[in-house]
Amino acid sequence: MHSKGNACCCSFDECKLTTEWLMSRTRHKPKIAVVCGSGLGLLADNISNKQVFRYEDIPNFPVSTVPGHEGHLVFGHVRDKSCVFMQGRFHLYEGYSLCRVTFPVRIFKLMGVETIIVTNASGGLCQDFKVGDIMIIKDHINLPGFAGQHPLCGFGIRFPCMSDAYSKDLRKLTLDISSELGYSNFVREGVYCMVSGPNFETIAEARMLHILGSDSVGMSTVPEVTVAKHCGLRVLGLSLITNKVSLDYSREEKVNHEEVLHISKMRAEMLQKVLYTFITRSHQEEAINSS
Ligand SMILES: O=P(O)(O)O[C@@H]1C[C@H](O)[C@@H](CO)O1
Ligand code: HPA
Repeated sequence: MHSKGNACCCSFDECKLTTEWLMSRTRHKPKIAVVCGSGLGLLADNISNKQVFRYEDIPNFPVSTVPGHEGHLVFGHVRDKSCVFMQGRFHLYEGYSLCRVTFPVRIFKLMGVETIIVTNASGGLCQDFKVGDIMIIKDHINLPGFAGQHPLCGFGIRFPCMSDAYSKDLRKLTLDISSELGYSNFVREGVYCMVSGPNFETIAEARMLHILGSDSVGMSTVPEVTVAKHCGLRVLGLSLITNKVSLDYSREEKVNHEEVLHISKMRAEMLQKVLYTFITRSHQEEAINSS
């Protein structure tokens, strides 16, 4: 019997058990892991030699409870690159502790993954952003972390540097690829701010986040990136702007999760092109190995 509760599951023994369970059932040896954000499970659709595990079958793995998060761990190839995709991530607002939210990242590290690509859907705060833009995350604001909800509390080496969590070389490669694909007009760089959710922001909160320097706001990503950086993984963060966050009391539009999923699904093909080209090229580029 393996616990599916919210008990801390990040002892080394538990991480090892889950890793060994998976590795004894697959021949894939992924070097790249992709976390799919809301409605972005489609990113895994065109990989070859697929092998799919349902989260509920994997010992110690949490289960997905949010629409648009399928709850599948998918191994496969993009061209000749072995990858693992999380079709569905875990969020603090689902009631999971941050140690549970970030558990898969520790499993990826133990499997031998070297690079993690974390995707999400977010609301645009930067006034230049349009719905459907892709924001390459250059930095983040860990708002729950400021209030003591931090995935590294109680784990490993303290005081890690976070000023370079998002690899400069990987960001540059993504910008270059976007330009080659003719996507420069809607690929941007910016700062992502995590809130815990589950409610969307009030207008006063959105104004505050904007003043603080956030270009977009979402309810995920930061815990996974923080643990990935702490484990020594290279990180790329891609945020799809699914809605414009209202900073103005006269605006009537109201954001909802269905709209977020709709835009994610509409833009998933474009994001997939960027992602697959990135995966094909990464590990070939010398610069990346040194970042
Ligand atoms: O998993 P992500 O961060 O993509 O999900 C976003 C944030 C909320 O979970 C949800 C709101 O629609 O989408
Ligand atoms: O506007 C938003 N706020 C928070 N999270 C989100 N995820 C998608 N859009 C949003």
